Amino acid sequence: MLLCIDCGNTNTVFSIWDGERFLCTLRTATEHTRTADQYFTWFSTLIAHHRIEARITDVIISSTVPRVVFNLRVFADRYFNTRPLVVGKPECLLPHPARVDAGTNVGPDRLVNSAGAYDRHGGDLIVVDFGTATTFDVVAHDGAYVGGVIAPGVNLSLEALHMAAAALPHVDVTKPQAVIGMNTVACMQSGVFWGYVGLVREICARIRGEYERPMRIIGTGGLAPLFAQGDVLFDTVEDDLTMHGLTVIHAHNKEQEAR
Ligand SMILES: Nc1ncnc2c1ncn2[C@@H]1O[C@H](COP(=O)(O)OP(=O)(O)OP(=O)(O)O)[C@@H](O)[C@H]1O
Ligand SMILES: CC(C)(CO)[C@@H](O)C(=O)NCCC(=O)O
Ligand SMILES: [K+]
Repeated sequence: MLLCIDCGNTNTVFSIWDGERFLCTLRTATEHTRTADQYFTWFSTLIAHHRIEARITDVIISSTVPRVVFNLRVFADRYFNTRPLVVGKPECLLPHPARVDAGTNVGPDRLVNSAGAYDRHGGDLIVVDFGTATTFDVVAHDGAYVGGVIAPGVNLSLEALHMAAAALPHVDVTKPQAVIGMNTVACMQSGVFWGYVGLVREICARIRGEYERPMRIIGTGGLAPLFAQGDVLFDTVEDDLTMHGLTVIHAHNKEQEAR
């Protein structure tokens, strides 16, 4: 079984792939001080709670936070006796290498999303991921990541308003009843919700304007279903795109190894 680890700037997600389906998905806050032993305590407790018989033979990691990779490597080695594949490292092959400016370190989550989306939908895609940042990944006709857009994340924008303005409270993003808010919270929610609907629509329209072929738009990340309620922004919403991409990259590396 393959343990897929997607480590974002806010959350780290573990998911076990048995070759056909994901047996479970576990989420914890990303903290670079967490040790291999702490990961295992947390992981084994939840696996036991869900009564999952996990026989992990392989581990693949995508991490947007370089500092956490060391302890995750130790975790894989110590508890599963395996050397993990780490997306973005030279020894981890991508099915379709990125075409970007020389020296650019594309976020591994964006490479993984691109691989997952291409596997499911073929090329000519825009993948919109609502994580810590809101990212747009352009996947070319042949499956390569060829660039994109990075905008501030939705929760980050709300948090920035709260931090910078003394009278603005902490609020959660939601779809407001009306655009004209009649209290502070409703005003903030409207600004962020409709602001991001507009941001996504405008950026996708401009990407389509610069790109020479018709494109489909895939939404992913925790807030994609919420924003899909605001307008017709996406052709598809997929909550497991990053995890799926990790299984695709792992399978590709196994195939290459076997050659
Ligand atoms: N209505 C909502 N308001 C606030 N957060 C929400 C809402 N719905 C889902 N979420 C949050 O979305 C998050 C899942 O998002 P996702 O895993 O895509 O990115 P992230 O963990 O925020 O960022 P990163 O992957 O960069 O660490 C969860 O933390 C979940 O609590
Ligand atoms: C943009 C984020 C933070 C989104 O998780 C991540 O993909 C990242 O750190 N990227 C590095 C820069 C780049 O992707 O070009
Ligand atoms: K993510």
